[in-house]
Amino acid sequence: MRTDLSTASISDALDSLGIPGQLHGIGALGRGQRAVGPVFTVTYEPVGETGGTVGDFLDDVPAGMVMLIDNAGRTDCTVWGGIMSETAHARGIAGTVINGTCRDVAVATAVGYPIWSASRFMRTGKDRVRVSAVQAPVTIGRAVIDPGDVLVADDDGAVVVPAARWDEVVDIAQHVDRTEQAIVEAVRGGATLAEARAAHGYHSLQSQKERS
Ligand SMILES: O=C([O-])CC(=O)C(=O)O
Ligand SMILES: [Mg+2]
Repeated sequence: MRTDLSTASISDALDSLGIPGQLHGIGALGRGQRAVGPVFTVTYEPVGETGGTVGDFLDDVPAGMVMLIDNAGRTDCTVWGGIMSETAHARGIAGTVINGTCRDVAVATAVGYPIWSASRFMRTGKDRVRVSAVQAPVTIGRAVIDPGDVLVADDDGAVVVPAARWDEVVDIAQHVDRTEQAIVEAVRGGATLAEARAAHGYHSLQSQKERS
């Protein structure tokens, strides 16, 4: 499951296959972060007057998985904080991707726990949200994510690859990588950008293709 492929190359591979796996609006907390692994999904919903909390599921998440938390893009209260970052880091969880908000950023930074989120804000989700589903499918934008799909996240954001398409996507993403490297080398060797791109088919790398 490990890969050094960038989210950019994987995104181009997904585009070429017509799979919408890019998680728009979710950005990296810090520079140089990276996470790869099968997703463990958690969905939140608003609560009324009382009740609700965040994070009680964390003891059940296996090491090596990436948390994918959907709070419907809500930015006025958290679904993740520093105690959770400390705990997830100690448990060997690979990272957390949040369609929503986190707090205690300094703690995540100090322990080196990677987080991607829609925003940062200090108001807690305790008494404001509750978990409505664990390990159920999640929809973020056009991406439909099943538990166990593969999430890759880096400086450019997060993409999810359907588990059954992983090998195919990796093959194409590696081709994208090799092609882009060849273009860079051609330019370093004196070619114009237009020449290098034309020679290596740059403009259609991400285009949907007929495949047999
Ligand atoms: O209320 C929250 O967002 C949770 C929190 O601060 C923590 O885990 O430290
Ligand atoms: Mg806290």
